[in-house]
Amino acid sequence: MVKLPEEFKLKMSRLLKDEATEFFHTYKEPRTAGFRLNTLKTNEEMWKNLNPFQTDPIPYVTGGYYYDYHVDEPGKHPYHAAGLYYIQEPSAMFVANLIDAKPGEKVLDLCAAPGGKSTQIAVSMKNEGLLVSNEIFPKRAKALAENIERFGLKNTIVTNESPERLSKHFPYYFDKILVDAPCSGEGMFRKDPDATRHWSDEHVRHCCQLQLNILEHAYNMLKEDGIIVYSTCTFSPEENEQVIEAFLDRHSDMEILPIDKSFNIDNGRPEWTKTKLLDVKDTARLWPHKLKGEGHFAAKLRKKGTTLKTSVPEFKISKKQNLKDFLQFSQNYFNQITFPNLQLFGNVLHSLPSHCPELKGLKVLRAGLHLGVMKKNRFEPEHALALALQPTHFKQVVDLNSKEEDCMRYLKGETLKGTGEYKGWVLITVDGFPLGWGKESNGMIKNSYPKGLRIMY
Ligand SMILES: C[S@@+](CC[C@H](N)C(=O)[O-])C[C@H]1O[C@@H](n2cnc3c(N)ncnc32)[C@H](O)[C@@H]1O
Repeated sequence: MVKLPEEFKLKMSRLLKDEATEFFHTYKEPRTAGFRLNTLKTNEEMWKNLNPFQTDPIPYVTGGYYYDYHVDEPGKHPYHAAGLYYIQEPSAMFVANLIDAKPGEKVLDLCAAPGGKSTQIAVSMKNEGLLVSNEIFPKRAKALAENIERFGLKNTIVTNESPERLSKHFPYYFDKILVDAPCSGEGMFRKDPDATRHWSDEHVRHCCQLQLNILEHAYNMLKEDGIIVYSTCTFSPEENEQVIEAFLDRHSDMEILPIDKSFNIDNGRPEWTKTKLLDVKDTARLWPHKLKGEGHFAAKLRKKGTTLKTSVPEFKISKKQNLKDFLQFSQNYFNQITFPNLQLFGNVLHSLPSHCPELKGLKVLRAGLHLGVMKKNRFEPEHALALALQPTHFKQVVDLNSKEEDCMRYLKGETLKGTGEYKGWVLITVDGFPLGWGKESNGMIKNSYPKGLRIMY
């Protein structure tokens, strides 16, 4: 059982009163684990036939499944490498749906790494419109970019910026913003017992200052009628109801929108605010003793009105670009697929999202889809392109069976036996889902699976 900090126990007992026993009992039980399907690549019907794991549906998330981490390791299955699902704490899956992102909208995920909620948002946008997925720490931003790539996303720009710098670039720009804020992580104690060592009352106080500051920058990037969803994976009222209370106090043009609460999802607690603010009952609390999940807080806010309009210009695609080698590659290998808004950054070719904003001055890790690199007299496809394709889009496809050894050999970076029919680039798929690239010559397929992703065991 997790050893909880004494001060935390006292505080939660005081807050939860009669409910406290049930709440503390959850720490004697194993944590919950889940994954969420990538419906850009598969769907629940198809998954019924594919599912190699023992799972139960998560009632409050369409396409979400509980799995038993004592029995299965979905993170090591080839379907994970093919981007068929994202492993995510179940109650965290509730939040991104509140954004209700639609194709064509401009959405910002301000604290996005490692990408659980960004991948969920982009899927609900059906890869159309613009998602800016931002992370302040470079290493975490890199992991975020890898997950975005694995999911086959085309409409997502990954940036590595502070909220402050981002807000200077994007005034009044976004329709919807998710602030999944850094927090004291009280809902992570079962998953990561080490987190209990970093917990203190002082840390909670520090977090709420940080959260308000981040929300302030989010406010500056939100346009009229825009929506902010604020969430944490912690229980402390200071970081949840009280942050919302302080934020509304600063911004009379913001209002709380009600969140639908089925499946034992609770109201926020007005009695835990400083002014007993009744409206916070419309925020949501997911408690580990009331549903199967580690716990979350979420609030949905709307900007009632502002006359201020954005001044962010659209990106201007260069007219003079030498794309000859890419066009030759397309002709040789693609079946009926074209990519819009082609733009070279250095020698890397991107397909930018539609209505892409000007990006000058921002640290950008990915701008839409990385198609590949222009080498001397040839085009070399990027891993990201393979994951964004469907097998029918490519002329030379080698399908591996997830249950056979060749599949693991490919993921380990080994050379495979060739088909004898193909020459040059082949799209390697697992049970029909793209995994990466290979290159066939002389009866062998040279492995182009990225070195950093290869399986080591
Ligand atoms: C709760 S996590 C985000 C999880 C992510 N939304 C997901 O679903 O995978 C909070 C993120 O905020 C980032 N962060 C930490 N300090 C920050 C700051 N001062 N401003 C913005 N983001 C910060 C952390 O690095 C972390 O990636």
